[in-house]
Amino acid sequence: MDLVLETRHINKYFKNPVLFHVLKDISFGIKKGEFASIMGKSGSGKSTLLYILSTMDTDYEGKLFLNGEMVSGKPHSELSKIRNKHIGFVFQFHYLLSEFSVLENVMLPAKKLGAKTNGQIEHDAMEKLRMLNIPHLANKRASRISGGEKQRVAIARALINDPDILMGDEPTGNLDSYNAENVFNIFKDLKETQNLSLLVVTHDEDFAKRTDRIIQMEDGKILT
Ligand SMILES: Nc1ncnc2c1ncn2[C@@H]1O[C@H](COP(=O)(O)OP(=O)(O)OP(=O)(O)O)[C@@H](O)[C@H]1O
Repeated sequence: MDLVLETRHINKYFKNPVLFHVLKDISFGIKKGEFASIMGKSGSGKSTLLYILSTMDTDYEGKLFLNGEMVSGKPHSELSKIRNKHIGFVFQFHYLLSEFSVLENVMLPAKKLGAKTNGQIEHDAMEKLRMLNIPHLANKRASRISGGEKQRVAIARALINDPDILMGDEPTGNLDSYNAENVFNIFKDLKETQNLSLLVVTHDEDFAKRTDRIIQMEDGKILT
């Protein structure tokens, strides 16, 4: 089976103020081209899990694999490169640099990766903006566009290094229903046309029901 992401027996504890077992023996995999959602009540551990899966949190027990390669235990400097190249991340808040143009925002992760010339990066960034139907925003300041447009720019930025998996922490949480539907359709399109894997934490049942699989979390455990 072609797993883009896999966890084996992940356990996590918070030690403040008392020992708290927040993630309990989490084992699952995400296949290439799979669009999965994570649902669960507030406090069930969704964000904590996503932080580990995206390699931002390394303080846990168990193993994490990306494209079959074990990434748990690697040093932070290496993880930062792996993350930038293989994982795209979209948050509830867009985190765009407001004084920069839309194009500059999308180009940033590729500049950080340093694998291409500026000209190539600009070309790729324009391609992502076209894919998301917003090429006309390229030279606008990020502070001067609407909330729905900002989220589409954030998705373009998450895709600039052609990641293997796109993760989202409530990426439609701040959007009205029209823009939330837009983002869902973009994700579905990425799965269908690019065979991209997607893993999205959401509170929106309507959104989750239309993904390939719902990973239900309760009290730090996976139910399904
Ligand atoms: N740094 C921390 N120290 C101690 N406990 C924490 C810490 N961060 C989170 N927690 C606790 O861990 C549990 C899981 O939190 P988490 O944010 O992962 O939940 P969630 O399912 O994402 O919730 P929500 O849907 O509200 O975002 C909660 O009980 C939370 O209070």
